[in-house]
Amino acid sequence: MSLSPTSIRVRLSSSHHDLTYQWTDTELIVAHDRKKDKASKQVKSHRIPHENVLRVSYDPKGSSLSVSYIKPKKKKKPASLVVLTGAVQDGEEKAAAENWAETAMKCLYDNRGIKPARRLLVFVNPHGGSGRAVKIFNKTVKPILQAAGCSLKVIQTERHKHAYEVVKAMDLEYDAIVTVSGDGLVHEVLNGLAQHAQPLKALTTPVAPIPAGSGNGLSLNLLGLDNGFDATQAALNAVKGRPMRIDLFSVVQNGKRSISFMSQSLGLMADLDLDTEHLRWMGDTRFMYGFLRGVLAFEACPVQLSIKVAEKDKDKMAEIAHARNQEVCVCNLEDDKTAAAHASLPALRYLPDDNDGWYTIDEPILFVYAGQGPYVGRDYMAFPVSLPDDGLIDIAAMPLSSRKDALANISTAPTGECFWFPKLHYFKAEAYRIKTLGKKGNLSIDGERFPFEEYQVEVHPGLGTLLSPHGRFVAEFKPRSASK
Ligand SMILES: Nc1ncnc2c1ncn2[C@@H]1O[C@H](COP(=O)(O)OP(=O)(O)OP(=O)(O)O)[C@@H](O)[C@H]1O
Repeated sequence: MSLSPTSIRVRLSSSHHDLTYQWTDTELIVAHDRKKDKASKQVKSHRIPHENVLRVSYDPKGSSLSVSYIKPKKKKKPASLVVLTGAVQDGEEKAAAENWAETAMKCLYDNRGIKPARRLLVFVNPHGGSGRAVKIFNKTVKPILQAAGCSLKVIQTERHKHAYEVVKAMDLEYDAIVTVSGDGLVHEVLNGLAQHAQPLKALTTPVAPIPAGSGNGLSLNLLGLDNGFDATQAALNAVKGRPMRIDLFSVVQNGKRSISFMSQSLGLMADLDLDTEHLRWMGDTRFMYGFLRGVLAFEACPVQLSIKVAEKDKDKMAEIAHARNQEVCVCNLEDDKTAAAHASLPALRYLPDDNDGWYTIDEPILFVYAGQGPYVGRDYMAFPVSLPDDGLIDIAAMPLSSRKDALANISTAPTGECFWFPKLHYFKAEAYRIKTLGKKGNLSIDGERFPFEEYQVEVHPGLGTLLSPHGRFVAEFKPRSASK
């Protein structure tokens, strides 16, 4: 699709200086024409990738052209919202401006399979992380969603499970659900969707997290380490991210089934999260504090882990993940919605006494960490070979060998190299089961506290939907063959 004319000149309403927009196949070039004095003429230009342009609109009444975009971050300057409104001066350009704006919007949205001006249901948890969610939403996120023309239904959560209750009973009319909090609120929303009267259809509603919690694991996995804690980039994802199906996990405990999207942890890795809740003010530093405390205590986690193993060769897993990460997984949501209209949740395939083909670890364990998405926190790439839709759950189990091993393992956690630690058991599995061997312990599911009692997990391929700018999890991790 060509944009004709490719450049439009406007006089900005805010500063009365002129500006020229130029459209290329990949960028919008914004050239500010500032005349400092009659003799000198300075032209300053910004190159904005199409992915960052939120909206282009023309109002024929005032001949006014509005353009909004996220100015990419530069050195120490963070990414920021820019909204420019100006009057088209030239008569010929006036006639072409409306067409220009329409065609630009088609390039930005329709041609990429993205719906413009999404209808968004937004949950803001005032208690997420260090309590800054409301401020982050009002100052950073809301202006971006509004500049993109999105319609918003905003709910400030009043209690635990508030978002769950709303989602469970909602009309399936939203293009996405935005959570301004941490991973716990995403957990609630996905469980609400799973308990909806039309669960499969409900689970085609994509979720877009805005990082305002402590760990923000999901946001890190969708946006990468550089942008995972950046609310501006996360808001851009809510506007322009594309739907990506992800595996979800059924956790069955005491006959009750719940949904997990990210992780289940026991032993040291659960203690460092759940036993440091009172230190929320520390941000994600509380996890490192909790880890060191756990290493000092160095206690066995009283559980037995049994796994329906799909793969245990670490090199093979790394090769497959590396190859798959060159692809982009984007789905056609409309087809998925139609197919899912009246379907119920998938039936459970594994019974609690099913032992055929299961492998049991009997040695004392320091922690069990199971889940998907490379990052569980900024400093910990727990599942570097995880894929969004391989239909498998990654399981890491660290034996209770020595404090030195525990420290050596965690020292390489930020880059995911901990995966190669020879003593770390790592599996890809279709299901697993935990039997508790004592009464005292922590079980954390997606960062939420669950009873320390036996449970079983199985994977449902591609059951959930997220918005993603990249169509894959973002993490740098290479197989051994590529690292040499
Ligand atoms: N108004 C509220 N009052 C108390 N708790 C709430 C309220 N709204 C939501 N919650 C609960 O707050 C808990 C924490 O939320 P969340 O996990 O999103 O943030 P976090 O723990 O800081 O982040 P992360 O999981 O990334 O570390 C969730 O269990 C959620 O149900």
